[in-house]
Amino acid sequence: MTAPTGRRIAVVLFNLGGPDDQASVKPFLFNLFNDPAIIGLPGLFRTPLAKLISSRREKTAQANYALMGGGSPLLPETRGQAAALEAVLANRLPGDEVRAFIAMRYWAPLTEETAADVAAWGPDEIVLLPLYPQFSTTTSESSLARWNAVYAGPGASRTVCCYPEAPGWIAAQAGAVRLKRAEAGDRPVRVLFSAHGIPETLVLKKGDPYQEQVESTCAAIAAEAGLGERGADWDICYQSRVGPMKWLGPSTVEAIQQAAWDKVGVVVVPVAFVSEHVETLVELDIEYAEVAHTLGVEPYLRVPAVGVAPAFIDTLGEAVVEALCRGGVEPHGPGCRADWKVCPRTCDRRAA
Ligand SMILES: C=CC1=C(C)c2cc3[nH]c(cc4nc(cc5[nH]c(cc1n2)c(C)c5CCC(=O)O)C(CCC(=O)O)=C4C)c(C)c3C=C
Ligand SMILES: [Fe+2]
Ligand SMILES: [Fe+2]
Repeated sequence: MTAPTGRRIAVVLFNLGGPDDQASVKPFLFNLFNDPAIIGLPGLFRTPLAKLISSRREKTAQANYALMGGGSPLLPETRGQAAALEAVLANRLPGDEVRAFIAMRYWAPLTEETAADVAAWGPDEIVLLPLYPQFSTTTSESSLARWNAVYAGPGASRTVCCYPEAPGWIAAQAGAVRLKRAEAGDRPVRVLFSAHGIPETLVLKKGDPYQEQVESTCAAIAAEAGLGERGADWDICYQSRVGPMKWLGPSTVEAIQQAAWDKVGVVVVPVAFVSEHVETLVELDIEYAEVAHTLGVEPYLRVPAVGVAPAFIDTLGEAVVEALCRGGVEPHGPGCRADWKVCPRTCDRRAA
């Protein structure tokens, strides 16, 4: 069957968003903590709590963003990815008009603003594409729920849920890991895959598939980069804990301590982020580098986020094309998780 042409196709890229200056740090934090996917309390309790936490956290967070020039580089990085994806899709879908839009969850351009832009453009088809390789209720689900609540324009919609083991994503990461390990020369190093943490209860009680998908990403990268044994040559850890609840572990700091005991250096790989921002440039490059230095963990090397690595952008392009090829909602195929109604590659998420 020949693919239809002459369509207007909107690809909506979802990410978290980050404050663009010091003044926007507090409202950004408020939006984040007021999301029921982050704090699962009724609005009556959640909203005052979000006000309190964002006020308390403001100064520390501002200091962290000040280290990056005042605001987050996430939006410019995402704009670069959107432009690169448009170029890939112009090649893959000649005859169609493809435009990539950016919808951020907690700061500009906010989802409602982007939804209005997409509606005004009048697409025939829409592909919703979270810039999170692994699906979590706290990220992809929250972004998609917001989109579905606010989008009122035309177009048939398809969703890419996640791509934890997509070939180009794994290839881009594995290539970067190999380069960094080579930088270590003959000094012994352990590769630490560091993912943003989430509270453990989301996995244990709500069945959030994030941890399972992070594990599958890491195993695939380790295999492709030719790493040896988990625990000795590579391991998985979780960063950026917030609040008093128990989060997934071990923490990245604990994994660095373990490396100190084992007398090996580390190569840290941000495995759940596809761009640079406060969690990579400040937390990994400054805070954890200092911890490693204090503990004598040498070398401490960090793999850059994939950004616009051609293999990665190509995989996103492939996911978009694949989503468009699915006419309507297809039955879930092999490897799909019936309980979550998501598959490891691309699929429409439907109510359980
Ligand atoms: C895989 C990606 C992410 C998951 C999962 C996630 C869960 C999650 N995050 C918080 C709280 C904060 N996150 C913050 C920054 C931040 N988080 C992600 C990604 C994920 N979060 C990114 C990309 C960023 C950086 C944004 C930017 O600077 O551009 C922050 C703000 C920074 C800070 O104050 O430390 C908070 C707070 C929770 C509570 C959570 C799951 C429950
Ligand atoms: Fe976060
Ligand atoms: Fe599926």
